[in-house]
Amino acid sequence: MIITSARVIVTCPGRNFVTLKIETDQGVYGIGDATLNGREKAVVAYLEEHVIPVLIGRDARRIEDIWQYLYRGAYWRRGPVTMRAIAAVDVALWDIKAKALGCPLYDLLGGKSREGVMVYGHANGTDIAHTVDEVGRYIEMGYKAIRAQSGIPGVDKAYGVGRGDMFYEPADAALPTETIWSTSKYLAHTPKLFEALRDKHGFDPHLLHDAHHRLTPLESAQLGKSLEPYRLFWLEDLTPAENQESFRLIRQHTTTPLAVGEIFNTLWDCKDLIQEQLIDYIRTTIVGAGGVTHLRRIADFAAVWQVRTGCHGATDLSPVTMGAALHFDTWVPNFGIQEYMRHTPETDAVFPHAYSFEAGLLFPGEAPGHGVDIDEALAAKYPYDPKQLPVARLEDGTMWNW
Ligand SMILES: O=C(O)C(=O)C[C@H](O)[C@H](O)CO
Ligand SMILES: [Mg+2]
Repeated sequence: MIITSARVIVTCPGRNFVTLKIETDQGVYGIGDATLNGREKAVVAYLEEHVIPVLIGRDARRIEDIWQYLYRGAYWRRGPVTMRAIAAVDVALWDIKAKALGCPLYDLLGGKSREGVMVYGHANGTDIAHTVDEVGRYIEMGYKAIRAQSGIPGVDKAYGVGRGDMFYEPADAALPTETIWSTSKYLAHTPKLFEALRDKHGFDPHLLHDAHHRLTPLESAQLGKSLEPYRLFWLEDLTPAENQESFRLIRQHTTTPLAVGEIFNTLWDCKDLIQEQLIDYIRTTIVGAGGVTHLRRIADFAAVWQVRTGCHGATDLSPVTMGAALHFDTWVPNFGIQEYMRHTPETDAVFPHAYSFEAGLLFPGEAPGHGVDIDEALAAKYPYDPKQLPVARLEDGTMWNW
């Protein structure tokens, strides 16, 4: 089964998505997501200039060899651009293989380990009372797990609090929006949020929270300790994890479960975090970490250390990533949870998909492959719209982590 063409499709049905479509001489095609929020064109160029030319003429069935060729063969390894390009190829090839065999992707991976995939949604409020109401709304929609983020008094444009009820889109302007951050105000506010949430909604719903890399290790430990009474499902991205060792300090001080990894691209970014059992959930996902082929390696490694998966699933990960992730989640033995930020109806129309939501679970569907397609004619109606992620500064003007 020979690859005869590969094309990059850029579309913006409310937000930008980069999709790779690979076609074969047997008429079977596959698609993969290559979206890198705010840096889309870098991946487009990488695919068009350096990847597609070496794909044409290869046997689409040789997924592993093509993965190794693109990873080792580049000499320049890893990084978000390279690994997204590899992910797009890899997912398209798994899609092709499963379609050619007439089976859903999860069957190819080893079959179902569960019937449905527990997901968490995003409840965001301008203040504590609003966030408590929003969490209630998600409970009513059937969610078993909910991420709660709230505006912070005195902090303009706090992370996670967006416009719109269901669709938080942080990449909001052609040049980065400047936001202001205060760790002391955040640390004073956040325990009050979770106290109010448990008072109102009890301990049944799983609650999650994302600190979005804003804290030092010691501040992270303080937050983790202060939230222990509210028994979070996880506390995410407390501190930048370039230095994996920094999680040792956090771990020594708190039993709040820790999640990290949405910006990681390979096993090497989380090897120490996993094997020292410094985290409980690894957040790497299909598009971020080289596709199904590499994510499977990360998950298998994590299983040895009882670390479970918690795939990133914000809206900048296209329905193609969501579809592939759901097949992966349906199979992976050490599954933890899947993030699910709904896409807009325009996005869902451009990417018809087999997955569906019911009672807090997502189901990948039974269509052959990963079950997600692209309507190219519709996609062409939504041209690329340059948007970048915000940046953050401390109150004195110092650049900080957004
Ligand atoms: O979904 C999350 O946990 C995020 O942190 C979302 C990120 O801010 C988003 O994917 C950035 O593009
Ligand atoms: Mg996050």
